Amino acid sequence: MTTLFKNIKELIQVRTEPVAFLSGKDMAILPTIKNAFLVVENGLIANFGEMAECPNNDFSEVIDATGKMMLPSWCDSHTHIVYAGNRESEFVDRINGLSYKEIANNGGGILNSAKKLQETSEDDLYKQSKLRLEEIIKLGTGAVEIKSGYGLTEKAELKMLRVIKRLKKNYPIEIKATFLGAHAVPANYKNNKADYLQMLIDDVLPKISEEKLAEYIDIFCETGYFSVEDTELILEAGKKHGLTPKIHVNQFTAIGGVQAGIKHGALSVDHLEEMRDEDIAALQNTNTMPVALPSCSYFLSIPYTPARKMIDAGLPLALATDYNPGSTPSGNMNFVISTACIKMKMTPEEAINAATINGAYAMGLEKEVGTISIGKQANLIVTEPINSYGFIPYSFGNHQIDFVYLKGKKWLVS
Ligand SMILES: N=CN[C@@H](CCC(=O)O)C(=O)O
Ligand SMILES: [Zn+2]
Repeated sequence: MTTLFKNIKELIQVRTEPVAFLSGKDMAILPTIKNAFLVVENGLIANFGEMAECPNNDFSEVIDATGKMMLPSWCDSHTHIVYAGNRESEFVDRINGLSYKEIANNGGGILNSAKKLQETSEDDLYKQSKLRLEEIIKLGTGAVEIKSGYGLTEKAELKMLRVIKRLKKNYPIEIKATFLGAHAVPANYKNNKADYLQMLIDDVLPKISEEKLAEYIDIFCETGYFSVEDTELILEAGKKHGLTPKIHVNQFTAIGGVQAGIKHGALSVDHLEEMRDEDIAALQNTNTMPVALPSCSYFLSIPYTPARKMIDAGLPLALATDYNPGSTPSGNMNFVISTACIKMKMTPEEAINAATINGAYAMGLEKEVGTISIGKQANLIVTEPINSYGFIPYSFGNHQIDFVYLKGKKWLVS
């Protein structure tokens, strides 16, 4: 099966040399080809270039993209889309003056979602979660990381991870799974956090590794949740089972979690709304990707990750949604890049690099997706007719996607 896309107004994020991720000033460079063609063969990108060089083969399918732009699908490296029910009532509580922390301290927040999930069957959880997966595919996401962390018991954490495994099997989108058992301390371990962590290490981790249910290990390193010491313990234990660290850190307070993540070889450190100079310095010249989640800042009215300061200090940055029922009930990467430009002063080039190749790196998929390069998966966005790629973040909240392709196949938008 070969598909030719011809007359593409602009083909965005074309890379002929392999790139793992982009940092600092390089983030401002977004290579494109105007009036381009692209060939897809058996689900992979096989060729691309200027229309003047367009091959004349017998293609199984020819798509005329006149007026439209094409780019690699968004790479969303941080989500919690496997969850049960919603938390609209907490949203109203916050409008009426309660803070996110006050709600959590009153038994709401993550514990509220955990209660709902524990009471939901695996089949029902799958049905609810697949709708969110289909929703983000329509919004242009072609690779996604999904976390557990709303189970908080052995049974419910494994249930979440098995649902992720089922989604992986049934959908053409790339999915990576993360074990986030240390998301909050469940009520029955309220005064016994150490025992809860030990239960995760002794009982849950071996089963995850046996059933190959996750690639990454995560923890919410935050005042009132898990300490730097807890973080080190969990990351070490995860590593023993072959899981790579990716952590929630510096969301409300900076307590040294960034440094702990780097020390344990974290692939990414995520949230980073509160960044001290020493946290930025610690990330320089490491292989750890900082990940910003602007929709979370928007929804909770908390500070935005200081992207300008970080990129100007030479750091890379990835953008992700954090789609979850509490702090970010939205999986729209288009809104994420708009918000990164509008609120974090990232340029469209920086935001698109952060949402494609840097996001791919943050989930270990930089060789498979994230750029228009020969041999990579043909996970593609075809835009509506637009004037420039800057229109995507500019036109915030509007839908600029005509079609998406996953592994070279058009995703039918129902
Ligand atoms: N901060 C920790 N975890 C999630 C939100 C959890 C929730 O409120 O349900 C996040 O990444 O924002
Ligand atoms: Zn999160």
